[in-house]
Amino acid sequence: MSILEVKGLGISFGGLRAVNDVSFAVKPGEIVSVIGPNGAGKTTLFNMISGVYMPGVGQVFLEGQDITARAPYLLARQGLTRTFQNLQIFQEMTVLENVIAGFHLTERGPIWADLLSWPSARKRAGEVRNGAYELLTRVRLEKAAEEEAGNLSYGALKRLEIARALAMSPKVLLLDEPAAGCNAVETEEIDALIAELAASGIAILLVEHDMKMVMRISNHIVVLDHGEKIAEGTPTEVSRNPDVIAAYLGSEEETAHADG
Ligand SMILES: Nc1ncnc2c1ncn2[C@@H]1O[C@H](COP(=O)(O)OP(=O)(O)OP(=O)(O)O)[C@@H](O)[C@H]1O
Repeated sequence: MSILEVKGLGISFGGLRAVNDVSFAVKPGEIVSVIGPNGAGKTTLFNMISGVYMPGVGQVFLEGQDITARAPYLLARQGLTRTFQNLQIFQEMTVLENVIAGFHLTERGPIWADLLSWPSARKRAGEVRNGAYELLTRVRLEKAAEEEAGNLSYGALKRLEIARALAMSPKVLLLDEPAAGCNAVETEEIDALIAELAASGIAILLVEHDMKMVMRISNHIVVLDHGEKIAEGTPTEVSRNPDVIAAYLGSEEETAHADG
């Protein structure tokens, strides 16, 4: 049974159809990647699923419930969380405080309870702190808990971003280029982390340019080109698909023409 279902999603900007009639599904514990040449519509698709853009047509279902165009904070409460290509870390806060901030994004308690330092609010603050430590252990950053986030290496920052998303207890996690800018060792650490998250039952939807990583960790791949889904299947099926090969070769030619 799928946890996330995307049905016939599409959007246009002016006259340009950035995404057209894209459908696919993700099951709990599955890693599904969206790939395609530059400008294929991957980020736009992510933005529609995560409530950043309102789709022109189509629907998104989470556990069978229509969540199309719902605000990102509401989606987070329902179990769909995303990370962004550009890091959303507070550089001057500690690593631990960054994760604590992630917990507060879904908090519903009255703010005056915190301000008055009620025993219930103090108890909750302790629980949040412990939960944040647990998540830092999960992404192997517990030793850096009290460091300023700005001092972390790029790969560690990417893992911190994932820990922050985990604070919202997602059932579906959308990762936008989690390995962008990382070296080979950092990419492998992120690989391993994503695999662990999926093994714990979280459904992972990934946009990533690092093809080796995508081929290594994906159960299923959706290929976009010029806004259309041109193929989907296992890494082996997709890498042998003539339409996919042609799309990537075509995009290299387009780049070559544009360059020279
Ligand atoms: N807000 C916007 N306004 C107008 N056009 C947009 C907007 N966002 C994206 N586009 C256009 O929609 C198309 C798809 O862009 P998108 O960024 O989704 O592609 P992508 O596959 O994520 O590309 P990349 O791999 O380069 O990140 C492109 O032609 C892009 O110029």
